[in-house]
Amino acid sequence: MATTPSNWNEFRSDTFTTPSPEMLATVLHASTGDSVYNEDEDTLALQRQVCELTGHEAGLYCVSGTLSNQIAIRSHLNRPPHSVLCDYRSHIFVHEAAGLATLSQAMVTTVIPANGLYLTLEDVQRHYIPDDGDIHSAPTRVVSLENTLHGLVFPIDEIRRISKWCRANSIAIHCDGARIWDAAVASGVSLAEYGELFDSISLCLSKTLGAPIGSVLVGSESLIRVANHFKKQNGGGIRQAGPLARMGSYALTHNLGKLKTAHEYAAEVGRYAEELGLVLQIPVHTNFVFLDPEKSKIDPQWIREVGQKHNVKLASFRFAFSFQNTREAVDAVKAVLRDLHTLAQQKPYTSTTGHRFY
Ligand SMILES: Cc1ncc(COP(=O)(O)O)c(C=O)c1O
Ligand SMILES: C[C@@H](O)[C@H](N)C(=O)O
Repeated sequence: MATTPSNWNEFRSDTFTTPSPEMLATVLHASTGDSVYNEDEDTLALQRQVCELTGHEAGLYCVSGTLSNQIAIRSHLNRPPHSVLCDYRSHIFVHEAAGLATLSQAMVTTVIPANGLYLTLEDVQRHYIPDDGDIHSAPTRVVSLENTLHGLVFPIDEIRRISKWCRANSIAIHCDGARIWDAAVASGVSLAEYGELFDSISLCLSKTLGAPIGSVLVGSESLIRVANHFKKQNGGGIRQAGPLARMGSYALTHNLGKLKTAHEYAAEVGRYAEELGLVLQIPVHTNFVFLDPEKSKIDPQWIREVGQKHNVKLASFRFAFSFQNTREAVDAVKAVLRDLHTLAQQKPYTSTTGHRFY
């Protein structure tokens, strides 16, 4: 009989997805080679699996998306002065502990999309730093896009425009694809179509896909060779990675088809919030709902408390859905929204704190 996942009522993040008993059982059959010596069969198989999906030459299993992103960008760079251009909300800038400054010694050009949703080629052209010999500047060497970003699917046609321009200007283009699986499911664009537009992609197995750990970085043979060096330098070498990689392969094989469930939960809750009169920050494309606490007159502190009352785990105005949530939990989230709306009616909150992303 299927057991209810321990995180059935978890909406703080999709990083809280947990391995199923079936996934854990596969570990017993895992290979046990030393993956630092590239001798672990399950790790090599997982890397091949992701390369085949994305159409890239080589893959590198990493313990985290942060490591995968940071060594990818570092591997595109040579020597400073150089800069990386990304959306101001990008995880590589906001949530990776200034790795771009330390590991890459890079300046970061953060861009607020003119359309409020995703970067366009015009945004990039307006803000990139040309390599024109001006000794005052740090030329843009990498453009990093995130797909999905806060659950938003990046339009493929815009990625094509930015990719074509980057390649014409000898600028590397990286994708933080922690949730590119969700972008593919929501848009119908294949991972191979995304893959050909990026010089490197970091794909997380440990978020919406439900593996307990790990990401795979894909790119050219030469890029991955350099990235593997930076992986080892930063303590990312894994000895018997087989058990971990096997769970990653299991997640890829068995959970990709379940992502739509989370997307449907999020769409339902987003619609419900708006029907109540609450305001969303951004549209719901995949597995995230972002309330706008200021326009909804909600104190973010209420959210955690009201969540506890209804036995759902909430951290802020970002609601993250996964295929491991239950119908009961989603209904409880809707009850939370009803209470928040009532509170906002009774004592509308005016923000006095600085803006946080979630
Ligand atoms: C968009 C995005 N990229 C990268 C990461 C980093 O992944 P990890 O937590 O495994 O370092 C996360 C969060 O987990 C993320 O949300
Ligand atoms: C906080 C951040 O690192 C994580 N990826 C999340 O989305 O919850």
